Amino acid sequence: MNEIRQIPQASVAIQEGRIAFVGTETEVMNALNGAEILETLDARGCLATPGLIDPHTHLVHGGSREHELALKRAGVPYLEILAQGGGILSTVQATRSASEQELYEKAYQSLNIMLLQGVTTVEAKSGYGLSIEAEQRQLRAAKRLSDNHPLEVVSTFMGAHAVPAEYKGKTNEYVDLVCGMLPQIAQLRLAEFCDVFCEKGVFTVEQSRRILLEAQRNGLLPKIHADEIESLGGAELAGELGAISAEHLLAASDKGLGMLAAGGVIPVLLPGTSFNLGLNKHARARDMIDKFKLPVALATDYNPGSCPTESMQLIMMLASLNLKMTPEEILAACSINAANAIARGDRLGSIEVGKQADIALFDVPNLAYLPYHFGINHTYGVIKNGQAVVWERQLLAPNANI
Ligand SMILES: N=CN[C@@H](CCC(=O)O)C(=O)O
Ligand SMILES: [Zn+2]
Repeated sequence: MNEIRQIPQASVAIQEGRIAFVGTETEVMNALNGAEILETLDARGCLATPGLIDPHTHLVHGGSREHELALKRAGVPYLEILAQGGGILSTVQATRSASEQELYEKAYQSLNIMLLQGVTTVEAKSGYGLSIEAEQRQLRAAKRLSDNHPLEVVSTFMGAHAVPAEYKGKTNEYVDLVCGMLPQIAQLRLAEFCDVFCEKGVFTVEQSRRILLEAQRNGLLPKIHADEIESLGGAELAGELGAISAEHLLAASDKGLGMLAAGGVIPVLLPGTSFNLGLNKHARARDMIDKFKLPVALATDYNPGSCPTESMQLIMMLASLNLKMTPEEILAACSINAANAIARGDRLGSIEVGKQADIALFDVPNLAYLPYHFGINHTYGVIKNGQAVVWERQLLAPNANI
């Protein structure tokens, strides 16, 4: 995770949205060998990194939850607010009563904020509908966002995010319903991944296993919100199933971390969530990297409850502060490892010949400056698929001349 190749005075040649050459300016000019250059972008000495990838968000939802702030700050635990019908369930109400267009427009604004932060690809989970109709509405909105916004949106079905009020006390029946939703979600190609909130008082390991096995049967790759609050065995389940990723993991056991490594599962850490919930506990990133050799990824967990921020740059700072990750590890975690956590590692996540030209430009003197100087946006420009979509810190209209 510390193997970052840095090139001073670098240049990148882009052809039809792909990286054709990368190296020093001289190397790239030599490689071009007099070929015609249609357009030149001067990055003005900025730091160029792969476009950042946010592999865990709850992007599409209705409403917001600032009314719960006082409860949270008074120390009422996250799961207690949920058990009282608030938390996720309050966002379920707001999402169910929003139209697809309203969900789309709200999420579009969030995508703009993410893009201005240097993010070029984002994963988006459903899970605030909790009925076949409302889950599909969220996923359809995500699909339209991916079609219409410069950012690429990758969808995860998370019907098992909470047990809806109408199934209170009947979790197994709700699990049946979620399993029954999967064939249609898969058939309509509304999601590539399936996630479950495996947590005490939400879905047990056994219920999570049932849903994720059914997801695999339908061609969806499993993800798990695992061991966030209690050490329930979510990481072990992720390892057993060979899930693509396991998220949160604050309470994961050594056995669980060993099983993640054995199962090729990517840990997606969400330091913004523990920060915003005011926890003194953090995911054991150092153990994951040093002892278990796990390829850690980082994400915002953007959602209206436990982590209302779209800022990957804040996450970088928190990964340094609370997870004790190095600047190099942080960059790997927000780029190539994040790409692999959403099955995009072959196309995205690094500035390499043949890959899609997704590049973020930061107005900073070096890599360590990114997690160091915090609370401001360092983005100068963003190139998505070979096109400048942010320049001089501004969003550009499609086909803008710069
Ligand atoms: N932990 C469960 N789900 C989200 C929170 C969603 C919410 O509170 O609305 C998370 O990843 O933190
Ligand atoms: Zn989440």
